[in-house]
Amino acid sequence: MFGLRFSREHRRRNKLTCCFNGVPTGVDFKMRTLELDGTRVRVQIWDTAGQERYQTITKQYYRRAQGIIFVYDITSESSFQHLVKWAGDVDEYAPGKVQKILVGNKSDEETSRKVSKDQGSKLAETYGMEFFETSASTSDNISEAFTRMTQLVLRAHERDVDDLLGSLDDYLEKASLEEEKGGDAQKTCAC
Ligand SMILES: Nc1nc2c(ncn2[C@@H]2O[C@H](COP(=O)(O)OP(=O)(O)OP(=O)(O)O)[C@@H](O)[C@H]2O)c(=O)[nH]1
Repeated sequence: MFGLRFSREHRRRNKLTCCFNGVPTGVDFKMRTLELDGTRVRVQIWDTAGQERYQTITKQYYRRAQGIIFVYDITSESSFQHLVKWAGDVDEYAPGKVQKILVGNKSDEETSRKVSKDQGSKLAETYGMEFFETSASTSDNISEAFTRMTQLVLRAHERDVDDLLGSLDDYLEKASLEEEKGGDAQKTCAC
């Protein structure tokens, strides 16, 4: 589950179309399948609206997120400043295990740039995140950012998967022992 604000193929989307009981939620959903080292990973993406009026709802989504992509617009100083508030909300509401990366979008708009690459990368360092500059318009670095986010989430949850597989092994071993016992009992049965 990732917060995101762009797609590989750039399209203007209206998040007001996402409703719950007829009420706009400010959240857009997408499913994508990625291939990582031969493993197919199905990713559920929640694209949350940036507007203040949706924040009560969008904060609810942080609780269930495994990965969050913080996106600002490199041509907008205010979108960059907004990250501080956003990161604070995520710290408060998202699970401790949540993986985060920072993305400066609109890298194709170099002439209108207001936030330098260095500022982006310093902020990412401060928050302990990896940093990407992308363009939803040209698709530059989009799949790299998503692939990295997915790798980080998988790595963070590797232990859970291993534990789950371990319990499954234990269960199967127990079940086959029970079956063997049952078989032996039948063999020795005098009736
Ligand atoms: N040149 C350029 N324009 C972009 C890019 N990404 C988005 N835009 C434009 O920026 C505007 C805002 O895009 P949205 O996708 O609605 O941005 P958003 O952050 O999801 O907006 P909210 O719904 O308010 O959160 C639109 O006019 C897009 O066409 C990009 O990479 N390059």
